[in-house]
Amino acid sequence: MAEPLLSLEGVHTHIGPYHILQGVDLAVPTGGVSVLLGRNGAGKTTTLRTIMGLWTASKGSIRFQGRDITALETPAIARAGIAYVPETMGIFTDLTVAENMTLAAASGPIDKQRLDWVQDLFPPIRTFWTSSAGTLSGGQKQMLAVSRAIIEPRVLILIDEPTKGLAPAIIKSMTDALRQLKETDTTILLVEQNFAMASSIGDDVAVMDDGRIVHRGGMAALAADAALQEKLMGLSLEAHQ
Ligand SMILES: Nc1ncnc2c1ncn2[C@@H]1O[C@H](COP(=O)(O)OP(=O)(O)OP(=O)(O)O)[C@@H](O)[C@H]1O
Repeated sequence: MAEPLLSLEGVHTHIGPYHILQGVDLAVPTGGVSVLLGRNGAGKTTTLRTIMGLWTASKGSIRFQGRDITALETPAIARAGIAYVPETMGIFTDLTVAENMTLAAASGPIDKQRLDWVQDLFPPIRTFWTSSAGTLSGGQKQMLAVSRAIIEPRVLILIDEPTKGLAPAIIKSMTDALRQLKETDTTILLVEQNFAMASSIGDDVAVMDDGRIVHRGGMAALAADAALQEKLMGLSLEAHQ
C-alpha cells in the first residue's frame, strides 16, 4: 500500500502543564478530503497546529511525503507545501482584499491565471478586490482566508471549521468551492462539526475524543451507518448541550 501523504504516529502534545494530544494516529492519503470530527475540546485544532509546528509534539512522529517533519519549524513546514487556514482565519482586516492576497503569495507576484481560478471559485474575492477586508461579511472573510491559502499551489491544505457560524447559502458556496479544489491535485484535511457538510465532501474520516483518534474509516461507510454515527456523533451532541 502506498505511504499516506501525511501520517501521525503516537503524537503527544503538551500545552504548558496540559497533556492535550495523547497518542494521535492519523493517516491522510494523497488526494481527496479527509475529515477530522469530534466534540468541542477533543483536540482537533491542536492536531492541526501540531502538524504545522505551531505546537511541538512532545512524543511521536509526523511524516509528510515520506519525510519526517516532526521537528521542523513552521516556515519550513509551509515551504514543504502545507497551508493552514486557522479557525480565526488569519486575515488582515485593516488591509484590502488585494493586499491580503498579495501578502499571501509568498514566492513572488500573484500568478494572474491562478488568481482568475481562485476568483472563479470565490466570486466575492473579485467583487470586493479593492475593499477593506474588515468590511467583508463572515462568509466572505472565510472565503478570503481559504483563497489566501490556495493562491499558490499547495500539496496539502489544513482547514479548521470553514463553515462555523455561516448561513446555509454560504455553507453551500464554501462546500462547492472545496469540492472544486478537491478536483485539483490538492489534498484537504478538514476539521468540521457540520456532519451534513462533512459527509457531502469527505472521502475519509477520523473522529477524535480526549486527545485520541477513536474511529478511522471511509466517510461513505460512516454516512451509511446510523448506529455508528449515533455512537460517534453522540460524543459531539452531548458536548453541545
Ligand atoms: N493555549 C492553550 N492553553 C491551554 N489549553 C489549551 C490551549 N489551546 C487549547 N487548549 C485545550 O486543549 C484542548 C483541545 O483544544 P482544541 O482547540 O484542540 O479542541 P478542538 O477539538 O479543536 O475544539 P473546538 O471544536 O472547540 O475548536 C481543550 O481542552 C482546550 O481547552
